[in-house]
Amino acid sequence: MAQARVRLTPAGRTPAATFLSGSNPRPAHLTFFPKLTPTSLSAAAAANAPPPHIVVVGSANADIYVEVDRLPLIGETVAARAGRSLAGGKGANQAACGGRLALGPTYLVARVGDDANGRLLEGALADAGGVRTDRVARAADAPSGHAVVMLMPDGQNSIIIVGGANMEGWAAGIGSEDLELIRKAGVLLLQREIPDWVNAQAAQAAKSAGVPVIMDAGGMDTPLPRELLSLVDIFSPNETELARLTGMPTETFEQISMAAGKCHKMGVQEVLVKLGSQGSALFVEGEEPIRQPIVPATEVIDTTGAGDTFTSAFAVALVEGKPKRECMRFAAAAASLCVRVKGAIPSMPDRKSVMKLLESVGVE
Ligand SMILES: Nc1ncnc2c1ncn2[C@@H]1O[C@H](COP(=O)(O)OP(=O)(O)OP(=O)(O)O)[C@@H](O)[C@H]1O
Ligand SMILES: [K+]
Repeated sequence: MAQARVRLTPAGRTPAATFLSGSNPRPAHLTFFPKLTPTSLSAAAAANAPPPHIVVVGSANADIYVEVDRLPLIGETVAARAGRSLAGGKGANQAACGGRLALGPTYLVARVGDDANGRLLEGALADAGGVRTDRVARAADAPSGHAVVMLMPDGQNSIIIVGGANMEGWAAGIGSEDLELIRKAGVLLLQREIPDWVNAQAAQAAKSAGVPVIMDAGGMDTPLPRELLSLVDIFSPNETELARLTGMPTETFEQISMAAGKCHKMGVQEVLVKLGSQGSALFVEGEEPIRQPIVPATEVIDTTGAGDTFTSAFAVALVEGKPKRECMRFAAAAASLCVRVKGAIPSMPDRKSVMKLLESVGVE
């Protein structure tokens, strides 16, 4: 599950507790593809074909937010000032974002329970638009993953997580139809809110078919098995996750570079580090790092979901064959729009808004 975390800023330590919890109409000029100079009919047809689909294998979680003045003591009952349930989980978030931004379909392969939270999740994903939810299966014997998030007036939160179907719903693993879907995908997106062995099964299928694998490091903070990491093409932690996984400090850019170098040695060639308001950086083994500053937001309302938006938007651009630098710009613009709106899935932008923002800041 997503973890509350403390993030470093150049100004010093700033606690930043975060929790995670149809079609894309687009004018022709907003497409990513270069103008065609048709050399052959088949080349033109190939270039005009929509990019291949995206597959997200991961979690879907019902996040139950309660606003309380303070936490209850043992044996005590306190009344909440407000409460609501929202769809979340890093898998669902990233699929929702892909659904809004991608030209082709985005599939979510996930497990929910046969319960009210499962129906909440299915409904929210359908409402998000563009996500193929027919691969979200109901687990018979486990509740939907859910979390109780207790929000205090000072902005602090305490969280209790029930892994439920996200952890226990995979029984025999990913089914053969879903594995085939992964093998035919343009990119596979993973996170760490389902068992490592399920992620490994998905990554293995992708690898066997030459499908790039992007893994967001968010979720469980257990050590990442090397066998799994070696199946990943692009590993994407934030600086806190990078520090935890490498056991190295990540307070300065130099330290982050060194820690990314350790990931290279651990078997992953590309490390895409998310640095909050400091932007992001891509470390490709043997190459100069690419740094991407943020696209400044007019007003920062809520950064929840920014990391998922960034990773997913990066994958969307990658599947369209964009160079890495442009993938990072696209991702930064999408994440900039995300931080302007409250919540995770509701804050994820559509393609048109991202392209408009990129145009307005002078980047095609
Ligand atoms: N204040 C901000 N203004 C504009 N863009 C931002 C801001 N904060 C974050 N972003 C963008 O969002 C991206 C991802 O944010 P961040 O590094 O916080 O991810 P994360 O730690 O994985 O997030 P999450 O809180 O979702 O777990 C950044 O690389 C940046 O492009
Ligand atoms: K948000």
